[in-house]
Amino acid sequence: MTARTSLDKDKIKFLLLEGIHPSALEVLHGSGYSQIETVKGALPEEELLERIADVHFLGIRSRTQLTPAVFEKAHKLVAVGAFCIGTNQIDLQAAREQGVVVFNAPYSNTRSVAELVLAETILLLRGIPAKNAAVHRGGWSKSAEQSYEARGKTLGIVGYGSIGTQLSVLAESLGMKVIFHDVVSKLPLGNAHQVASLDELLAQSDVVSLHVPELASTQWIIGAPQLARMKQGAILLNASRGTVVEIDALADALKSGHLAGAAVDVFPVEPRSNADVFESPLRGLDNVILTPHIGGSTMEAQANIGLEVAEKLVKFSDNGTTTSSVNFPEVALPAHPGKHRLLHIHRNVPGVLSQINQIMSDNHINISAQFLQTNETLGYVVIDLDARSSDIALEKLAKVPGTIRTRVLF
Ligand SMILES: NC(=O)c1ccc[n+]([C@@H]2O[C@H](COP(=O)([O-])OP(=O)(O)OC[C@H]3O[C@@H](n4cnc5c(N)ncnc54)[C@H](O)[C@@H]3O)[C@@H](O)[C@H]2O)c1
Ligand SMILES: O=C(O)[C@H](O)COP(=O)(O)O
Repeated sequence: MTARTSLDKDKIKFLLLEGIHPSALEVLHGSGYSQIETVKGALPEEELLERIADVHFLGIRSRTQLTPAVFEKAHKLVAVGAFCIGTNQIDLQAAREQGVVVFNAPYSNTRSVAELVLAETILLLRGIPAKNAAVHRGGWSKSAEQSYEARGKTLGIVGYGSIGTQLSVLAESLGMKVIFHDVVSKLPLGNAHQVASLDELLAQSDVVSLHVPELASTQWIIGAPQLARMKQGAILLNASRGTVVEIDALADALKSGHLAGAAVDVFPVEPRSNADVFESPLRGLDNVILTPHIGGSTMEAQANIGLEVAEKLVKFSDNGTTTSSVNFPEVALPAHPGKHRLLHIHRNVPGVLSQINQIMSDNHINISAQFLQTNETLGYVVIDLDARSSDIALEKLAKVPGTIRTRVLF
């Protein structure tokens, strides 16, 4: 039997954009939700602004930009599922201010990215992209010139997180030496070792692979000066975010022959849909592998992401659990059979909990369970109580200064 919610499940509206895997639909249908609209691509902002107004749950991937303007129109929105790793496309602050919980899938596509990057490393070290292009044009230059094994080469990984560490292990199994740079001290896996600076990594590596998130501090960290520090004939791979590498500087380093090759999966500007034209100064360079942001796009990864994020949305909708949310205090909640559950989201200012409890006491409301978790800016209180008291409690709690949003589940 699926859990009940105060709003009938067939009135709770899901909008899933960007071709989210059908595994998500299976989870939602299996949990009793039937109002689910799916869209293959991302929506233009004007259309999103129009359609968001009556949506309770929104599913997106990396293309949909959720700006403050979108959240302003999203009066009914309670949660966003990012069916991917990155959440840089979402204004998390605006989401918090509206009391909208954001979930993602932090691990489901890491293996897919690591495998792609490793495959590209082997192809680029052998000069295969250029050879392939030449043979397609009728050329035939059989030669070992500029072709190398991966074994014994140094791979420099920038960002030693989930993807960077997977890549590290796979590359060592090929016999590569691995060094990495991270802003945090990390336990090295295998024989990898952390170097003190990005410059040191760039100077020592035959292959450099970038695996940092999109942040103000990672913007354009690879520009002309950093490319110049790389070894003559080195290779650069970027499957992280398009704002990490200055693309014109990379094109120059490739055209001058300073770099032997590159593989790029993410770009400063990416087409909105598969029907749009891709423009880049890297187009037409035979020693560059260009892929359309498909690092995490394998059947396995997408099916797992669909399950993982849909399950998080269902748990939040059914019982208020926020475990592994990227912008909310995390609360793992038990079932609440026979009770009503009040969710109270508020700004994290002193005195809110005491005011809530005063209201309960003044109105003789018996609390059967209470949970509180806060982060820097938000407080999340969950109260289980008798059905007969929930209307009055909801009404009073909504008036507590600092309240952002209240909901009842039963
Ligand atoms: N191409 C794709 O399809 C695809 C798929 C998945 C993820 N991604 C991108 O890859 C990124 C990394 O994914 P992850 O799961 O490994 O993330 P992660 O959060 O596990 O790891 C990121 C690492 O980067 C480090 N870091 C942050 N700033 C840094 C800096 N300035 N210099 C060096 N290190 C820094 C962090 O400390 C962390 O260890 C994601 O944020 C996403 O943008 C792309
Ligand atoms: O952040 C991610 O997981 C990747 O960039 C993949 O994004 P996508 O789901 O849009 O392919």
